[in-house]
Amino acid sequence: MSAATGAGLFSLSGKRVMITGASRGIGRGLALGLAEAGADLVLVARDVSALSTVREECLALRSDASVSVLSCDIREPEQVKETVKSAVAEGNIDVLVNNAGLNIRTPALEVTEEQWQTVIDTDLRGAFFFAQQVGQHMVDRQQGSIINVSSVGGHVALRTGVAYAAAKAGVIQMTKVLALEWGKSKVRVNCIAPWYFRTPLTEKLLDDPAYLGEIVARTPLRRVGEVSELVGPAVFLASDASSYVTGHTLFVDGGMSIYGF
Ligand SMILES: NC(=O)C1=CN([C@@H]2O[C@H](COP(=O)(O)OP(=O)(O)OC[C@H]3O[C@@H](n4cnc5c(N)ncnc54)[C@H](OP(=O)(O)O)[C@@H]3O)[C@@H](O)[C@H]2O)C=CC1
Ligand SMILES: C[C@H](O)[C@@H]1OC(=O)[C@H](O)[C@@H]1O
Repeated sequence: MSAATGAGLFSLSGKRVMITGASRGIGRGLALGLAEAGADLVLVARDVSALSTVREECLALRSDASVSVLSCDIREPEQVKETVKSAVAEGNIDVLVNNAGLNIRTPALEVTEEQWQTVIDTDLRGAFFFAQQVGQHMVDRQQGSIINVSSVGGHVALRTGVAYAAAKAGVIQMTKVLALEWGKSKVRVNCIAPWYFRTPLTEKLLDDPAYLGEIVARTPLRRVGEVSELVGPAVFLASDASSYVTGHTLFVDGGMSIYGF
């Protein structure tokens, strides 16, 4: 493979990117940013109406983009299979941004079976089976890049839930094992681990001045992230700029995960 050079390294022109959890928040922000970076998109979530709005926003940014939307509950393996099958029927998938997720913030002594199952089924089981279905397509093609979305909560202890922590730690380790198994097929698997970004998932927490103050005090860059600041890391991991990077977890966290004391 001849090495790309300069700006071409980061171009996503000609690449088709599937993004789960694209109906709002980080997934929406990545859809807009990757559209601007030249990618064609397949947007996946349960809320098709919201996905259609994001599709229109992407087309407003780049009128020649190909943007399709697919409804899928990633907790349902059969829906995942059908969704990936539909996407592949329309064209190859070069990149998967495995982003869909949620949190139920409960103290460990109060976590219910249902809460645990919901978080694990979405953030870990759903993420894995989506990666498995797209990974089979990429292994068959002998090319592809998967970007899983974990959290700093998968690496250090946060007060935002043990189920979430377990799931997101699992995503980091899953990233390494998939990278190990699929590397010989030229499929790269990496992970982005964000600290706090203002989205529908976190806005209630971040609207509490005292809580926000605690977050900022634990963050060397002294602020929460803007969703647009996740686009560069995603473009890097999606593009040829990271052609020799796999199994890596990129902390996009304002330095929070290195903050000792
Ligand atoms: N915001 C933050 O500070 C941080 C977020 N993260 C992670 O980033 C990812 C995105 O978070 P964020 O954008 O903030 O969250 P949002 O709640 O804003 O968006 C979550 C997205 O995931 C989708 N989703 C949730 N459950 C399912 C499901 N069962 N099937 C399909 N799609 C689903 C939602 O779509 P729909 O409801 O339409 O299905 C939505 O598009 C998550 O994995 C989260 O853990 C990690 C660290 C920090
Ligand atoms: C940084 C964490 O992942 C953050 O904690 C929460 O409660 C939200 O769910 C975010 O994911």
